[in-house]
Order: sequence, then C-alpha cells, then structure tokens
Amino acid sequence: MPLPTTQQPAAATTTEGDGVIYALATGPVAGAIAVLRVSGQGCGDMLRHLCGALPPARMASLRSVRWRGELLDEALVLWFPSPRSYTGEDSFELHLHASPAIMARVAEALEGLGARQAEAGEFTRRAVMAGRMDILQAEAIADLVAAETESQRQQALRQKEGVLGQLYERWTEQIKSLLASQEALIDFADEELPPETEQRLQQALHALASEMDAHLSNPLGRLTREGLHVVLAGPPNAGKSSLLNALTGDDTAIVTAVPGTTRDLLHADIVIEGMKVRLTDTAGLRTTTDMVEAEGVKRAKHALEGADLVLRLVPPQAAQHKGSQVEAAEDGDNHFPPERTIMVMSKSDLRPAAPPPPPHALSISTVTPGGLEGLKQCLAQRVRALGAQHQASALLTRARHQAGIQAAKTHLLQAASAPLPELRAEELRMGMEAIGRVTGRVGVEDVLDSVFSSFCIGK
Ligand SMILES: Nc1nc2c(c(=O)[nH]1)N(C=O)[C@@H](CNc1ccc(C(=O)N[C@@H](CCC(=O)O)C(=O)O)cc1)CN2
Ligand SMILES: Nc1nc2c(ncn2[C@@H]2O[C@H](COP(=O)(O)OP(=O)(O)OP(=O)(O)O)[C@@H](O)[C@H]2O)c(=O)[nH]1
Ligand SMILES: [Mg+2]
Repeated sequence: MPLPTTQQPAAATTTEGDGVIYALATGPVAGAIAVLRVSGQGCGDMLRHLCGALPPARMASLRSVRWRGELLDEALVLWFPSPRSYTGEDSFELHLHASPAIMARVAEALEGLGARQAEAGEFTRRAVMAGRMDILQAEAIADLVAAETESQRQQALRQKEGVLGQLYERWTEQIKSLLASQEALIDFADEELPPETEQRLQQALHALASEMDAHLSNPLGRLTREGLHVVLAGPPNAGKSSLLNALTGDDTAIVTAVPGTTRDLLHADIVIEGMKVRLTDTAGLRTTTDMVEAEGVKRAKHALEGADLVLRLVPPQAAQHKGSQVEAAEDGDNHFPPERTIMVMSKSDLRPAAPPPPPHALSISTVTPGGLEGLKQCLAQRVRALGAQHQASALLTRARHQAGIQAAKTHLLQAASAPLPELRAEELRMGMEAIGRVTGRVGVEDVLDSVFSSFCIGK
C-alpha cells in the first residue's frame, strides 16, 4: 500500500541530512508485523510525542502509539540515539501490526510532526554521508537485499564487510607513496635520478597495473550478480525450446514440430550450485526469406556473441549428414565460439543405435527420464570450477567499478612511460582520483544519485 505522500515535491526537499524521514522498512504491508523506520535530527521529539517518554536506547519496549489523543496501535519501539544507529542520526523504529489502516494513520501522525517519506535508498545514503560506510558497502547492501542465490548472498556480505574497499584503499596508498617519491624529485630537480630508483618505480607501476588487470579480468563478480549467460542455439527443430522448458521445469517456451517456431529471445533463470544461470532460448539458425524469422535469427546470433556459455544443439539428422553443405551453411558454424561452446547431441532417444557422441559432446533427451543428467552435471561442474578459481577474492561486480579501475590502470601505465616527474605525478594523481570515485572518496555527490536510484524505499 502506498503511504500518503508529503505536500512538498520530493526533489525540492532533498538536501543531505536535512529533516526527518520515514519509510516502511518491511515492504508492502503484508504478514503480521510492519517495521516503520524514522531517522533525522529531532526525531526523538516525535517519538516522545507518539509514545510518551523515550524508551531505553536500543532495547525493545512495548508502547502505546497515540496521536491527538487517539490510540493508533500497540507497538514494539526501538530508539537509537545518534551516533549509534544505522544512519548515524537519531533514529527509531516502530514495529506495528501490519495493516494498511494503521500504516496510513501513523504516516499521517509522522507527517503532522514534520517528517516526510524517505526516497529510495535515503537511509543508506545518510549512512554514507555520515561516514559510516563507503559507496561500495552501500552497493553491497543493495546487493544483499536483492540476493536470490547463495553466491549472491556471499558476494554481497563480503563486499559489505569492506573487502573491495580495502583492496582499493591499499592500491591508493601504494600510488600515494609513488606520488610522494615523484614529488620529492620535482623539489630536487637538479639532482640526477639514480637508475635503481627509476627501475623500482617502473617495477612498482607495472606490478600494480597487472594486479588491476587480474582484478578486471576476473568475471566472477559480474557472473554472480547477473548470472551466467547460457545461450541455447542450433538449427530449427533441434529441441532448444524443449530443453529450456525441461531445465526450468515449466513450459515457458512454445514447442511445436514446425521448424522456425521460436523467433524472440526467451530468458529464464535457474539456480545451479547456488549460482544464478540465465538461460536464453533462440530462433533456429537458418537462412530464410521470412522477415520475422530472419530478425529472430539475427537476434540469436547477437545473443551468441554475448554468451558466457553456448549449448549448441545438434539434432540427429544433422549429425548423420554432417558435412552436407546445406546443414553446414544453415547452422552457421562460425557463430559458435569454440572455447565457450558445448556440443549437445539432442533427441538421443531417436538414435539409440547411433555411435557415441564425439569427444567433449554430450547426449541428451528431453523425453526420456534422466535424459538431462549428464548436461546438468556438466553445467554444475562449470559453475563449481568458476567458484573454486576465485574463492575469497574481492570481486568487481559493476560496470561502475570496471570503468574506474580501468581508468586507474591506464593512468599508471601512462605514468610509467611519462618522461618527467611532473607528468608522472599528474598521472598518479589522476589514477588515485579514478579509484577514489569508485569508493566515493572523490566526488561522492556525483555518484550518489545513480547508486541509490536502484535502492528500494526504506533502505
Ligand atoms: N529491525 C531492524 N532489523 C535490521 C536492520 C534495522 O535497521 N532494523 N538492519 C538494517 O540494515 C539490518 C541490521 N543492520 C544494522 C546495522 C547497524 C545498526 C545500528 O544501529 N548500529 C549502531 C549501533 C550498534 C550497537 O548497538 O552496538 C552503530 O553501529 O553504531 C542497526 C542495524 C538488518 N536487520
Ligand atoms: N523424440 C524427441 N523429440 C524431441 C526432443 N526434444 C524436442 N523434441 C521434439 O522436437 C520438436 C521441436 O522441438 P522444439 O523444442 O520446438 O525445437 P526448437 O529447436 O526450439 O525449434 P525452433 O524453435 O523451431 O528453432 C518438437 O516436436 C519436440 O516435441 C527429444 O529429446 N526427443
Ligand atoms: Mg524453439
């Protein structure tokens, strides 16, 4: 249920740390209890107004919530005086009976006392502004609230503990000390640079740049957040849509005996070994004069390019006529990236006498019980291998981080090839700034809006 909105337009009242905000922290009114969160300078007076004397700090107390002489609810009340609260400001929580009628009246009372409804992420935004967490930890809270899989939960908690911030902080400190050495050279410009100092600087810069490279090229953070992109592709009628349905356990995709049934890309998420896997069903690859189907084939080829893994379905006829120019041309061999493709011989029930699948290929059937076991195990194996590779490392999860660290690396390499200490110092400063933007040390105001726009109200 939407709470009554404030009188003023939200945008005009958004000043950091300004005013008392409230929000339902427990999402749409449902279940037995709803938690209303309130934060901001002076909210203790509001709590006194509603419940009489302030309850003991950080302890649950049962109180009557009254407004203008009327009892609104019996609630559990938590009072968090500044600075020991989530936001760092005076805050309180009302654990109310979850009913739309109670919510509406308590919201009305809070607004009567001068509070306004919080914007998305505003509590966490205030926590960042109060220096209680950095932007990376705030993003981690958004990830934690949205976590659907075990790997997402673990990633978010690690980042919330600050592992990513600590890594970036260490890099910043290292760059800072290199910067200090260059600044010392600027101050004593007439003295010759000893060759071993020059060598040490080069080593340090390249070591740092390659550490950043390893971090940038580790895909596990993105895979955890977005899911492993697995694309099902192959000629028409190969059984792609049937496989999608079998893996998800429902009938998302239309299946018919007519080749060319699927045209749009169809997405469905499953979880394998605690990892989100995004399956994409595609139009069968063939040359066609049908405009609609041709568009589908184009999209299918595009999906193949962005795939982390491709399941290339090969139906029985195609396997038998392998090498026949018709099939080869229609199937578009060159669209399958070999290192990311698993060959899947489909409809194995129709070829009981067929020779065993070629090495590295799997054989499946969507109509025989257990016909998918091999494929499922193969996918699970891939996911496990990914996870084991980078168990405890600080993972880069967002394009925002990618862009910042990439820029920092570029500045380090430019510093390495710059001929003068002044130029090196400038590149090093820009490198530190690029990392600072990722952690929020630099230009925090610029990134706040984009970071918090994806939050839910009440966080
Ligand atoms: N009812 C309720 N449950 C919740 C939250 C909440 O705000 N309210 N949380 C919201 O995210 C999470 C817990 N995180 C929290 C983090 C810090 C503080 C806090 O008040 N910190 C103070 C006091 C610490 C203390 O008492 O020792 C501090 O760090 O100074 C509260 C909750 C999940 N569960
Ligand atoms: N016997 C047998 N038939 C299958 C199997 N998988 C799919 N089929 C049948 O093959 C036909 C085509 O299946 P689809 O899943 O629609 O094939 P598709 O690859 O999605 O086809 P397009 O969307 O046209 O590209 C349907 O009649 C399915 O019932 C299988 O494992 N065994
Ligand atoms: Mg299909």
